Amino acid sequence: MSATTQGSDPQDQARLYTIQEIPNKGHGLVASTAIAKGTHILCESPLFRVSRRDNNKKRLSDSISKKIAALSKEHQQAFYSLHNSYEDELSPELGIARTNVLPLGSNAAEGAIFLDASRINHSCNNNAQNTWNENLQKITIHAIRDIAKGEEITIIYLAARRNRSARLRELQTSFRFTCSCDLCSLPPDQRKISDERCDEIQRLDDLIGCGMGSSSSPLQTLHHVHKLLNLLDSEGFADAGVPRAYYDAFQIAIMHGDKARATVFAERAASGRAILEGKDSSTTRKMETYARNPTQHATYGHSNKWQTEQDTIPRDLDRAAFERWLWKKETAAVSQNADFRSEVAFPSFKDLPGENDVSLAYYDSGDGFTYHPHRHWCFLAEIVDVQRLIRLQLTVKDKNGREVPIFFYTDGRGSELDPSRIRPGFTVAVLYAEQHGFLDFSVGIRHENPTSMKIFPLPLDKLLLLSDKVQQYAAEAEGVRTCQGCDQKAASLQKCARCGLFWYCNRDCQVAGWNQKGHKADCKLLKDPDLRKLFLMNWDVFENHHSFEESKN
Ligand SMILES: C[S@@+](CC[C@H](N)C(=O)[O-])C[C@H]1O[C@@H](n2cnc3c(N)ncnc32)[C@H](O)[C@@H]1O
Repeated sequence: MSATTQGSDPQDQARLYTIQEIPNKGHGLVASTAIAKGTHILCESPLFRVSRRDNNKKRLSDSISKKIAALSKEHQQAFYSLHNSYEDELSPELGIARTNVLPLGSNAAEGAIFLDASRINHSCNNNAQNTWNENLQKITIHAIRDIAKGEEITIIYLAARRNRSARLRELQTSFRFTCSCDLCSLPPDQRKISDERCDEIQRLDDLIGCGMGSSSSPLQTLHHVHKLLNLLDSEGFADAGVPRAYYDAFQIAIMHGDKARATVFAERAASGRAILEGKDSSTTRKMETYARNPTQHATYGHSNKWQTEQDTIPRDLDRAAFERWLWKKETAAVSQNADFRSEVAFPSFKDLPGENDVSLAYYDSGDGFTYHPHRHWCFLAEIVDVQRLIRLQLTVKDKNGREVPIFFYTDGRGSELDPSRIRPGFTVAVLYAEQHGFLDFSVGIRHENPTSMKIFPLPLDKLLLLSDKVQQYAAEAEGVRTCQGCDQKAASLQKCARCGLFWYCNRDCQVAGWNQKGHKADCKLLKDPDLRKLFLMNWDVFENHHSFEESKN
């Protein structure tokens, strides 16, 4: 089929796409020229509207037939030439309508049939966005990323991001096709990662939905929004989920009186909407209004606990520091390094989650059935006894002085560890450790994943003292650090070139730190990337499980 603009506005549209046959998909829209992100591809009036709520087939079919009868002959013909995925099940009118209806807004009671827009096929990683523009009473299609000449233009038919099998199921049930888009065709290892991200996106979406209604943990909900945006970015999803997330962040901020952050979030929501829907969409305009004056939002004044003024938006921060301010993660910037004495990130044995129960201190759930970690944790304990029977068994003493066994159920049964490190007086670190009840009624740790364990060659109390020093000398607050040699605070210190964590005024201070204040030994330990990781990683935000890099300790 050649290019057509039938049913759409007499614009330059024929230059942007043609309608043509696409292998295994019937017809579809293909870019006839390179289309830049944000380009308005199509703007079209409905042929007629259809109820999305009426489940009575007879009534719906009658109402559609009446609307078809009211069309011109040319439009009637065009309607009957549209694709019908329900030929075997429904009357032609109802089948074509159901195949081609596009929603007039999310959750709208009505949809409509379009002669061009209804030809757009689905992709789970779509490059275009369909929007019902209330002001124009037309559907608009915008490029949400750059589209190459000859590339198919796609939208997403699904309301929510789901994993591959859930998507395939829904597309088959509701639209009668098996999706083979880029995302659904990933090789198994990449698909697994993508599925995990999609599940996490869905879970966070649900959590944010619940969190928006309650004012109990706005910071956590804000951090969920931040994480959601990072995941959307990692998956390359640039659709309405992005401005929607910024609008969620806006609502959290303004609900608590934070006009500065609310302004930035509304600005980002507005520019995201402008790309997806155009400057003339009512949603874009609403976001722009909030960006100018966030107090116009109905929830403003609910609480003053984050009170700021619009003119306090920091303008002189670099990008990373600005993002930390925006998402209220500045505390991490002040004390950048983990404190091993923290019972939250480094719990004693009694506070570890049990294998068979769900501890909400570590896990949360969007649906009440499946649980995912919402933070990282690591068990630290000193080896007090080593036994090598069928498998390695360590007795370790935690920060509270409690002794517990660790049994090695790894494939190597403990042989994967460097034997020179398995000795009393050294400290074991076990990421995501859980309490396990053994058959002999003892309670300890059943260690299965070799990359979740590391042994550091120093006693636990020495490791905690090293953590204290890192807290004091590696932290930065508003550009100011403390010299490890002379304890003076300054903004212009020089970093230890070996470990990169400790700072000094000059060479004399560095020599004093090295020889008199123990940095010689500490620096050697801190060169271990796994130890550095424990200090530097963000324990409060879970994206994926961490592991120790060095398989041999
Ligand atoms: C709104 S129509 C899209 C235009 C249609 N391809 C045509 O020929 O007019 C929806 C139907 O197109 C087909 N379709 C859409 N996206 C597809 C895809 N990614 N793979 C295979 N078929 C698809 C399915 O039959 C679906 O029910």
